[in-house]
Amino acid sequence: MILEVCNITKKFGGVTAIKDTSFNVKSKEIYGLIGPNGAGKTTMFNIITGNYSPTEGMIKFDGKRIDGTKPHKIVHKGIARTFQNIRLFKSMTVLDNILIAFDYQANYTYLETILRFPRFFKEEKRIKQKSFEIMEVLGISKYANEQATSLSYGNQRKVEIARALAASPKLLLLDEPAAGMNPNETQELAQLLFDIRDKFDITILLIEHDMKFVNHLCDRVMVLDYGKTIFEGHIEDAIKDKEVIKAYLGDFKHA
Ligand SMILES: Nc1ncnc2c1ncn2[C@@H]1O[C@H](COP(=O)(O)OP(=O)(O)OP(=O)(O)O)[C@@H](O)[C@H]1O
Repeated sequence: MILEVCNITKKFGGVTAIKDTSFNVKSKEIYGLIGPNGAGKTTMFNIITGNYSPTEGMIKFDGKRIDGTKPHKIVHKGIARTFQNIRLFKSMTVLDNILIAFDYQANYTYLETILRFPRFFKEEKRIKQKSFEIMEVLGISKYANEQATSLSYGNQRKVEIARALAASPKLLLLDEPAAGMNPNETQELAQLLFDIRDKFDITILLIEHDMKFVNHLCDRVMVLDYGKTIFEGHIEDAIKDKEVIKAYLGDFKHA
């Protein structure tokens, strides 16, 4: 297991956002976190990425405990994420948006940057090459020099994924990656996520409301409702589960 979420509870004052929730994600799996609005999905992401500490429970990544670790250290350990709302630098080009995502892991010191030592230029070249490799896989290299916000919504989401991939993660967390996309873009994104998983050898954990997308993409899912796990297992069993249908799916069969 690459990620082990063990008996997590998270309270905000009087609100219990997550109640004693556990699940495991296997290496190279595409795992879905689903459930109605306010179920606790984003809170779970924020705990895994170190933005929140759990009130109770523990998280293991690659066999080691990470709960309570600072977010930047968790990125270094190999977990990167995207957000529900697109968070790009609006006035920058697509390439620059990706280049700055590399900055923290660059292999040179501040002094070397100022003095422009050879290692600085070598590292800059490596980072630029890697950025183009990522853009190539995502099909956005042709937009490298365009302002990020001039791109279509679907392509802006790809730039966000590219920024997360710049951290060379082992585990990629995607918060509603298909939100706001049309059916063609959603279908294309699903194929892209399979490609990303295979080409970059990573595991994907995603939050998504588009059940057709989840059904196509995810091996297993966890369904949260009011912070409690109501289902964990294979997607084909989830969509037949009475409690899941009642709490969340409604008429998914018509989707
Ligand atoms: N920082 C916070 N302070 C107080 N309450 C919070 C905080 N973050 C989340 N909550 C509460 O925790 C519960 C779970 O919220 P969360 O955003 O995790 O749900 P979600 O499943 O991601 O919902 P959505 O699908 O709408 O994004 C909600 O009741 C929310 O109001």
